[in-house]
Amino acid sequence: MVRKDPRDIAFDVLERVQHGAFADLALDGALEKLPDMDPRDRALATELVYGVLRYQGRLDFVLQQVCQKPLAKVEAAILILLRLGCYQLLLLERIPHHAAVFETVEMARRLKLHRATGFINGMLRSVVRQAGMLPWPDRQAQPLAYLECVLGLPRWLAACWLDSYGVEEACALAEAMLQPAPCCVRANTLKITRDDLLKALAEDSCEVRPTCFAPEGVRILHGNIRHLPGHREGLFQLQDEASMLISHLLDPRPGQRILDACAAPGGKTTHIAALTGNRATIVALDLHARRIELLMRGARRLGCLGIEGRSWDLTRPAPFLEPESFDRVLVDAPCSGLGVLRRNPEIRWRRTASDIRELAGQQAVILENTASLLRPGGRLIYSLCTFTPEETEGVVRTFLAKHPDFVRCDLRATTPAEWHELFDDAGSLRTMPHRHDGMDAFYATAFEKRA
Ligand SMILES: C[S@@+](CC[C@H](N)C(=O)[O-])C[C@H]1O[C@@H](n2cnc3c(N)ncnc32)[C@H](O)[C@@H]1O
Repeated sequence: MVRKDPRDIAFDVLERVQHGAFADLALDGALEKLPDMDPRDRALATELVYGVLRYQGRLDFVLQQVCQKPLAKVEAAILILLRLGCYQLLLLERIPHHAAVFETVEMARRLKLHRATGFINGMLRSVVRQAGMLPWPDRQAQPLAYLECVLGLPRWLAACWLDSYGVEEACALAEAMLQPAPCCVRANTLKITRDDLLKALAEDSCEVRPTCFAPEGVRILHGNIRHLPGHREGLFQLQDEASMLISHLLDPRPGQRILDACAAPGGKTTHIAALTGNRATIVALDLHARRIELLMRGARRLGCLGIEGRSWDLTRPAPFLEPESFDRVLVDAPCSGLGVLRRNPEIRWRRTASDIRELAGQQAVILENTASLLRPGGRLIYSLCTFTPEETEGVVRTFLAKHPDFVRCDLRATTPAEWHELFDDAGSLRTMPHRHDGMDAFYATAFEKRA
């Protein structure tokens, strides 16, 4: 078998990401084709892809210091090679500098970029020489430049975070977003208790612990996530702890009729089914028919019953659903995804300020089209894996201004006291990775329709 160099895999994936692919899907696709690959090579390819995308802002700052021309003028493939080399030099202690430079130049040869080998060699050697004397911006005096060049945020996002949180909090959040996300699973209580799942995983030599807030959550501290025992049998669902909290906030009860408006791939739909002991009727809608298929497959694996999946674009009203016929509505809306930057690091280079305004408009329409489906006295949860003011409070304000028939509820009134640190002054959930045991940054607020 020919050994595929992990750096080549990382290069291919990063090139695909540059053309619009999602990093996680592109990497999974590339690694799936190489089932016999050494786990250490697999880990290096993964680290290089995620590392380069997370630290791109810092790497480009360093490369610009040693480049005679603007980086924007460097050919795209060569810039990817430089970022890969620079990442190994600055952030991977286990790779000797000479090996990082040599391997990057060899890769350029394999890619038939012979004309660029001298340039790449010279640039990377300059990085090694100048690494200790680079003009890093000062955190207090130049916080915007610090967030951009050290913590790797695009400038517009750095400015938004500074504005919302101030220097210390913005830097803590940006630092947290540079770390790998923790791996969590939700015990499927239709089939197993959390304690028994913890035992089963520990017996399979995984290092695990219960999550701090979600009662069904298990944090995998060490173990082969791809081959956890019990997946096929539906004993658990891969899901971040913050996402697990949302279905609890909905407070679903057996016998209720529940709408999950933006449901795929179904982490929360299947959780709602489990929380009601499979005794609720759940209508799961999503724009994409293929994602609904994925949801229904997951529901079968987990043994969830009572779920009716259907594809529908909720920027239009859903005429097949009777008005005021649901006891609970969950709107887990499509959003900018800035709360899951650790899992999808390319998002920070894709999103723009105008996307945020556009998404907020779409969220307001989806909320509008689902609100009429809630019965008087029922509860609606609006949740997002982001925290921009436009998509959170902005959408909520617009909605309440149009709907005197709805009131916002303080979620602290219906949740355990140990969770209260997760809520803001309005009683909305706001989890943050640097504050709340590494959870993804989620937002959720609750409305009740007046009886
Ligand atoms: C944040 S994800 C939902 C995650 C899901 N609730 C879960 O826990 O697994 C948002 C979903 O909204 C769907 N979506 C996007 N635009 C939509 C629209 N106009 N109508 C309905 N669903 C939409 C996307 O396909 C995506 O699956």
